[in-house]
Amino acid sequence: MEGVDYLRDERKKSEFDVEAMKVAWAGSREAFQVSDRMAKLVANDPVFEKFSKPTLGRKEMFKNTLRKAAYAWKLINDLHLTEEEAKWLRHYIDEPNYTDLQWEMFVPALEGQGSEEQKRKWLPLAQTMQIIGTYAQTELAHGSNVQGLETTATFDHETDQFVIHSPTLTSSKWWPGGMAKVATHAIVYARLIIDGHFYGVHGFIVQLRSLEDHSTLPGITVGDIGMKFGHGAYNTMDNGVLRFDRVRIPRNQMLMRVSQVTKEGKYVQSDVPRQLAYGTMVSVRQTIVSDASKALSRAVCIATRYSAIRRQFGSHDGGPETQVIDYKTQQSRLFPLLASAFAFRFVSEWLKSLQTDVKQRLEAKDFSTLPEAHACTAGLKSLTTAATADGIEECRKLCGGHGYLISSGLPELYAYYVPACTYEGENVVMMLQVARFLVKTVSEMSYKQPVGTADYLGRMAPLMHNNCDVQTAEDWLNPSAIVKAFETRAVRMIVDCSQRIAKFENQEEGFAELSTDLVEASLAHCQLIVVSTFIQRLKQEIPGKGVKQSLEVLCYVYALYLLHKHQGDFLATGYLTSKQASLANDQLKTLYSKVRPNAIALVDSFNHTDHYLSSVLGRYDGNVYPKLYEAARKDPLNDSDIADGINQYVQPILKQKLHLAKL
Ligand SMILES: CCCCCCCCCCCCCC(=O)SCCNC(=O)CCNC(=O)[C@H](O)C(C)(C)COP(=O)(O)OP(=O)(O)OC[C@H]1O[C@@H](n2cnc3c(N)ncnc32)[C@H](O)[C@@H]1OP(=O)(O)O
Ligand SMILES: Cc1cc2nc3c(=O)[nH]c(=O)nc-3n(C[C@H](O)[C@H](O)[C@H](O)COP(=O)(O)OP(=O)(O)OC[C@H]3O[C@@H](n4cnc5c(N)ncnc54)[C@H](O)[C@@H]3O)c2cc1C
Repeated sequence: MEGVDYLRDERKKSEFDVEAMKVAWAGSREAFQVSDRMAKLVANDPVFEKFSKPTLGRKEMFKNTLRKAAYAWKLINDLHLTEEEAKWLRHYIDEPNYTDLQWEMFVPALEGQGSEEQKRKWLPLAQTMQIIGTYAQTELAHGSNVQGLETTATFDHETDQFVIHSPTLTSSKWWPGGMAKVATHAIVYARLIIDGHFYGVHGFIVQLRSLEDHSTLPGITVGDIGMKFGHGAYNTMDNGVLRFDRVRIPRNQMLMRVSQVTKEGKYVQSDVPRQLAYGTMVSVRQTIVSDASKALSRAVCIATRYSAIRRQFGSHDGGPETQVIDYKTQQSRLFPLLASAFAFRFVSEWLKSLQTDVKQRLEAKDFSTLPEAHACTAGLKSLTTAATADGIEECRKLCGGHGYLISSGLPELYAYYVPACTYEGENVVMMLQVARFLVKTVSEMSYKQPVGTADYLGRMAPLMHNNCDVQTAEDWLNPSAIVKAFETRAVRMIVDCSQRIAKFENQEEGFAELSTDLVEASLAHCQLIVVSTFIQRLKQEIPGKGVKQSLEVLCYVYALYLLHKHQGDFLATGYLTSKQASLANDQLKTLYSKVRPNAIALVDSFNHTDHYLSSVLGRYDGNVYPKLYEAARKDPLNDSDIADGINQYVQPILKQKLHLAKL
């Protein structure tokens, strides 16, 4: 039997309707149809071929990506694609490039921080790509600490302009995507100075390149910051360095929704909170959470299919060896990642709806849910990207030696994905923001009832004193037992930190001293959100034979896997006995055997095309070994029998050896 037969047999074992699961994964039939159509459009168009990418040099790679982006833009216009379709199209092309910044950051920054007048002027230009923009916030010396940025924007009364300047080497903008070679404009974050007074960091629209010949404008020095981790991966993007030598822009190019500068040089703070200036980051963090489930599902799909094909040991009397997916250790490493992909998918849907709600409230000048939205996006961005990056690497190891080959698709995926742990808010820094929110919520509880994702803190009294009543492994198959365990663990960790901080005379000092514990408490809070969201999702109608049941199994796998992984927390906070923790682990193993027959069908439900996976190991048809062989044959080193350099550098050594032997 070959891999093709193995996967065919595996698919027959499925206990649920795969087509219905595809819809559950996508969120709705319409969402499924859009993403499916775009995935196929990309997969079937030779322009979007990507197998040659790892063998290209940087310049060729960059040019190739520009070509694809231009062709994608043509398709978007020729086929009149909707915004949603265009987003999926870009996603499936699967090569980071300047359009990510244009659509995910530049346009949202104009929308969220521009005044009505500015939006009328700039949005049509950006939406039709007559200008191409980037988000220039980070500098050589400051990324996380936005208030520490050094670029200055000084108001000049006489000319009614701002003078944008890079006063030091360390104030050079450093990292913005698309900035080195493509962007014509940037939203530049700089310290506003009026008459010698500092007014904090604000965004300014600055033109970098001529719209005629694309040359850099006077006073602007811009370039690429160099190759990044991995060979292909993020190197299709021209992350840039940018310096300003007293570049002048009109006053009306400061983004003026949150605060304005008048012609007279008066700084006016409008009635919206200053944190709205951070709004673009909040919206992109939500997109990043959604991206995490896509990246993890991709790695899990490859590792699961390959684990069903790969056989090692266990052969008796010449029979077939054991499929590695049948080893309990393989299952205990793989199935929690499969469950996590679903968990992240559902939490990202929930986060999107939270975001929509916040946007509507902001328009009605209701800012009450902004802190919670910030904490949720920051925390879930941190949790999901960290777990996804680790998960991709685990999937690579699950594929043994072949996982290390570029043709497995996993090294590229990891190198492309891992910066998500850093960009758009370094993960630990983001967890500390969650901690701030939680500690503040606890400190305000005497006069303000916690709501939303923090509402369980309002039930602190019972949660501080309850004990878990689980007595058998089956008792863990109960959503309320799970939620109670996660709530209790989170509450106790947060309260413990808050009480210890309160003992410090200086609260900031206490916060800094306890920051490691605070990060763990924040993680506990965020895990509670993901687990509860999964459980809530299962309360909705989910059509299709066996779909809901399979998702229930995955939900328990996700929750009990976390419980097992963090059992130190659950035991230390005194909610569980070691016996109850061990029962949870017993139940987890039983659940793995329920996932096993459905594993291939579950990864098929992601509906990933072979083009998107770009993995010989993860092929839908399972024809792994012949294709692995074929891919290896295509390596440029195999173009000739005697490679370049052999005659020059190896032959002389061989001959020299002969000479020595004669002596
Ligand atoms: C199709 C393909 C898709 C691709 C996917 C997309 C990828 C695209 C490519 C992406 C490429 C990557 C692109 C990039 O990487 S772009 C660069 C991204 N950079 C960052 O993310 C920087 C991270 N740093 C920060 O956000 C801030 O400096 C932090 C938050 C750390 C501190 O801040 P600050 O110095 O001000 O100090 P504070 O802590 O006293 O906070 C003061 C108060 O403000 C509240 N607060 C803070 N933040 C927010 C907020 N956001 N909304 C609402 N509220 C907020 C906070 O709770 C506190 O409230 P309170 O306690 O006083 O009540
Ligand atoms: C691929 C990629 C693309 C990017 N694209 C863009 C872009 O388009 N536009 C843009 O403006 N920026 C961009 N960035 C920059 C990115 O947003 C920053 O790198 C990120 O915000 C982290 O900031 P930093 O580099 O200053 O890290 P640092 O803050 O210097 O982090 C270094 C270490 O210090 C720790 N640390 C920092 N502060 C604290 C604290 N208060 N408490 C405890 N620990 C702390 C961190 O946890 C980390 O371990 C990009 C970065 C990458 C990697």
